[in-house]
Amino acid sequence: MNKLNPEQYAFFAKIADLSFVNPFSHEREQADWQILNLHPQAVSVTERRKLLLEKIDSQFQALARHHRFDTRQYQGKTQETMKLAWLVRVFYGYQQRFDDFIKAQLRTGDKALELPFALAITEEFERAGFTRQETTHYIALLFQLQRAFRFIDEAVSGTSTAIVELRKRLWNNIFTFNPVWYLNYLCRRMEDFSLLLLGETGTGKSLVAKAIGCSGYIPFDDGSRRFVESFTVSFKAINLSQYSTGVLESELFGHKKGAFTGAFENHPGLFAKCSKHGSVFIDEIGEIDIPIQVKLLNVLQDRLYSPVGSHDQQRFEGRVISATNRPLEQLMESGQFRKDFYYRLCSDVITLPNLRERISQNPDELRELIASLLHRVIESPDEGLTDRIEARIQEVVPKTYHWPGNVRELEQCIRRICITGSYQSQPAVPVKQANDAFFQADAKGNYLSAQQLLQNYCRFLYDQHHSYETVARIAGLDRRTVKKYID
Ligand SMILES: Nc1ncnc2c1ncn2[C@@H]1O[C@H](COP(=O)(O)OP(=O)(O)OP(=O)(O)O)[C@@H](O)[C@H]1O
Repeated sequence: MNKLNPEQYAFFAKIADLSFVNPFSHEREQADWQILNLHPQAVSVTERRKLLLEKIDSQFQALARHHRFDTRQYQGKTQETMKLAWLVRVFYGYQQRFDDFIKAQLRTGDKALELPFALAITEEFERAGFTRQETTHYIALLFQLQRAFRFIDEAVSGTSTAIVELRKRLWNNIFTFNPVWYLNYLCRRMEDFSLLLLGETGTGKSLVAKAIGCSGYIPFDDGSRRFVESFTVSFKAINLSQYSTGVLESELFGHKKGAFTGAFENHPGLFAKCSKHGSVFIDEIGEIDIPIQVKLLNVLQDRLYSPVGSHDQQRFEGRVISATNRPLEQLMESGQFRKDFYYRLCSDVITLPNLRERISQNPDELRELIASLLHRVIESPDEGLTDRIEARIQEVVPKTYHWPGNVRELEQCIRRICITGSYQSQPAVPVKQANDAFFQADAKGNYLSAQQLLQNYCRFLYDQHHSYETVARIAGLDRRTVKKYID
């Protein structure tokens, strides 16, 4: 058996510890700097990773000078440490290739691609004494780590305290606060850990749900050298407010041929389409009626459901992510939302910060968001355009503006400025005053059209009841129409 001298052990223990630290945390940066003995911010993130890999490699090479490095030469705690250190080394060595593979899979879509470096990475683990089983498990884990890193980073940009905290929370939601537990026990059992996303409209809940849903653990099959499914099919989303109650049931649970007039074929619902490695995202969960809440509760509780018109019970083994911009506590108090259902939805609850909070914490956040949103509006905007748009927003939007539509509104604001050069921010009118005036003529004395009146009425009702469903019922309108008027 080989022994490490205390200095060597201390070095490898630090490297092994890197696998425990959240990559979006400040502690992670500090750990890197400490290992590299560098002054903070002396080098870029990419450069830092390159230097780390070089340092780790040189230490492993020093160990292997007399014989090949093999974790089986160590025992007990030292072996555990060396295994984790090797895992970190392989991750850094293959991070770019995993990232390229993610991009290739995104381009290809739903058919799982062959991992082009499967043999090479398998060899890395096997020559270090990992079993076949450990090797496939770690390949799946490394792929998951890189997906989570990329997707969280893309979905949540910004440097305000609230956003930095959010990225850390999302990482912990995927890998838990203790990655060793995750690695050893939980990675294949995350289906019972539901996630509820809260936050005002337009704060990015759907984006975040997708980032989490595409970052689940997907086993690797070494025979075919593929992951058992493409992560692009692991995320299935539904927006509940888009459907009337009858259609919604079918969309969620599916229906049997002949279940109702027009059911010409068996129809697989959302739960049937989602594999055990995937996640179902139920958006606007605060909008659903009690009978559907009860059916969903059964799925979460017993994992069983029946398609409409069928007595067959089917099993759902994926994870449930849900989101709402409505005050669920109020809905529970008023009996519109079941408490037992709520407690099944919220193994973890994450609240997304609103734009006002983000800008007040960090005034540069607005500029960073403009730059990132401009990439969506115009593929490759230059710095100058970002400057001009930012300057125009500062001119036409009051500094203390409340941004009620959050990032979605900012995106529209940017488009509006690109087209018209200006943006009319929404006045923060007290609800009562707005309601009193909802049917009055505008300042120029123009009376409202019937459609404008209806829109104002819907908004008025929504301010009182906070529910599209209730507004639809009171106004005698379809829920989709109501949503169109309010949003
Ligand atoms: N942090 C962000 N960075 C870039 N774009 C964002 C961010 N947050 C939201 N957006 C954009 O704002 C729009 C709304 O986002 P999303 O649908 O995820 O919000 P939401 O919180 O789910 O809203 P709602 O409660 O109304 O459903 C989308 O176009 C999205 O791309």
